[in-house]
Amino acid sequence: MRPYHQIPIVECGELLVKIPLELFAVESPHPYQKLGAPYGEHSPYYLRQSVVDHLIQAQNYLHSLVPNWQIQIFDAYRPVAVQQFMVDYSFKEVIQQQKLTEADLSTNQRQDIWQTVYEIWAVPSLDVQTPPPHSTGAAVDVTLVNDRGQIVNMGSPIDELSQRSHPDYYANSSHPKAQQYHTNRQLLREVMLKAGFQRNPREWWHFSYGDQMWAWLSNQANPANCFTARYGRLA
Ligand SMILES: C[C@@H](N)C(=O)N[C@H](C)C(=O)O
Ligand SMILES: [Zn+2]
Repeated sequence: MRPYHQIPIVECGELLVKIPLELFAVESPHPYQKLGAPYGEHSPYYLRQSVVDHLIQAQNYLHSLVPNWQIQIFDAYRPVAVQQFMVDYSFKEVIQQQKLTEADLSTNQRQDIWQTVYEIWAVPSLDVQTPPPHSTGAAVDVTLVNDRGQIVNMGSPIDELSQRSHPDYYANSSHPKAQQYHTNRQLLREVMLKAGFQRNPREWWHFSYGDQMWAWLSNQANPANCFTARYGRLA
């Protein structure tokens, strides 16, 4: 359980709709589809209607600050089966990186690896009260592309299992490159928050609108708020 799981979900029933990809830059091929993630009849390029509207607002705001830059979509809707596939995939990746063998892992080693995985991945819960954020169609993983069509350097790749994923990792560095990474992350945050999203405190790329994490972060930011989540699990 994460603290945001205490937020009640009052499902509003809004449709999951296709993201107008022609308006955005898009990571291609899709990072999880290329690994063989089981999307079935679903597509990662869907979000709830209002979430798409707010993403377009974020991109319009970006254009007003830096003309011809674009929001790049890395991932959006993620069925729970895909969430399960990706946490299992990440678990195996950590084992490989540490040159371990799964069959030889002690209970403690196993626990430590799962803890590392769940630092950035949500549990693939099927409980309707604790849905993984992306399974609600309200969460999106994004970065920026500049006016030369280059992906903006945020100082670490999306989905890296390390401290560098923390949004403020570079905040206090005096190194010019690190300061630039922080400025880039702040620009992404600024346009997304201006459009009503909240950012995951553990990941510079993960934003949501209307899910439990969004409501919890909104309430934390202003104790006068008492938001509930509008979006629950879809599949
Ligand atoms: C790991 C990253 N792609 C992500 O989406 N993390 C959040 C917390 C999630 O799994 O919902
Ligand atoms: Zn995410």
